[in-house]
Amino acid sequence: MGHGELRGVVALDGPSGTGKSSAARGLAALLGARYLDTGAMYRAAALAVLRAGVDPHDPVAVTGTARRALLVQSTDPANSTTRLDGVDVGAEIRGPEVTLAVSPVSATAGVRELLVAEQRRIIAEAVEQAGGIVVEGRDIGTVVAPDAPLKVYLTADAEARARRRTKQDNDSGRATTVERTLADVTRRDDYDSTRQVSPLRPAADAVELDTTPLDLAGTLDALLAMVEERGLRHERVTG
Ligand SMILES: Nc1ncnc2c1ncn2[C@@H]1O[C@H](COP(=O)(O)OP(=O)(O)O)[C@@H](O)[C@H]1O
Ligand SMILES: Nc1ccn([C@@H]2O[C@H](COP(=O)(O)OP(=O)(O)O)[C@@H](O)[C@H]2O)c(=O)n1
Repeated sequence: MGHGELRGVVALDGPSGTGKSSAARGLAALLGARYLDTGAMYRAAALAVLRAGVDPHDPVAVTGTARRALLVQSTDPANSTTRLDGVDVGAEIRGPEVTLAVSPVSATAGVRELLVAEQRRIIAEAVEQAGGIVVEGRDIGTVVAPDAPLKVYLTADAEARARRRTKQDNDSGRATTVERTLADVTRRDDYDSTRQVSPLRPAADAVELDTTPLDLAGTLDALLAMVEERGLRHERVTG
């Protein structure tokens, strides 16, 4: 038995390493929906800034660079790609240089204005074409899609998040340690939560889900139950 199809938008927000990307991608695949990784878009903008040799803390130069960059984020959960100026940058945007530059770049109001507009366009197109989309990031429930019928705010202990991210990095050939990752995760949490524009925080009507004791399957089960509860799952029409 399948899980039926998603209708509408599911917003998944939360700090780094809580399982947003894995859970959003998995949920979209199970429900025949599209998937949008907004973090990848901010990372690609940060890569454009680094390539242009611009200071990530210079809002005018950063906004100008983001405006000139050609950013294309795909919404296929089985193959979510990020293209910058026509080239796939999926691996490069996960590297340590981009991870360091992405906080100030994503705190730039001009960049957020640009990317939020593009994210809303992608979401509207996906809903029209596929019926539903799972969108993950930091401000989806609060800013990008405040009308989403289901908003979930994922949390997990910082230690658990650092352990997960370290394993993920090491498995992808980026050698690191839990200590170093914990420092990075904590630094970005602070930066993302205290910035002026769209700080990381749960929407008033978001459901909080602590993934510390869960594995990916457990997180997906909890999310599927919420989708079901809200009546967002529709049987596939066949024939
Ligand atoms: N309960 C869980 N839910 C989702 N992912 C988990 C869970 N436990 C461990 N993971 C793993 O944690 C890692 C980081 O998850 P990711 O989806 O990249 O997080 P985020 O997008 O929030 O930074 C992945 O390798 C994922 O498989
Ligand atoms: N909707 C979003 C998504 C990401 N971001 C920023 O982009 C950075 C990278 O996002 P990400 O989702 O790839 O980060 P991880 O949680 O995967 O490490 C975050 O630390 C935020 O600074 C944001 O500001 N708003």
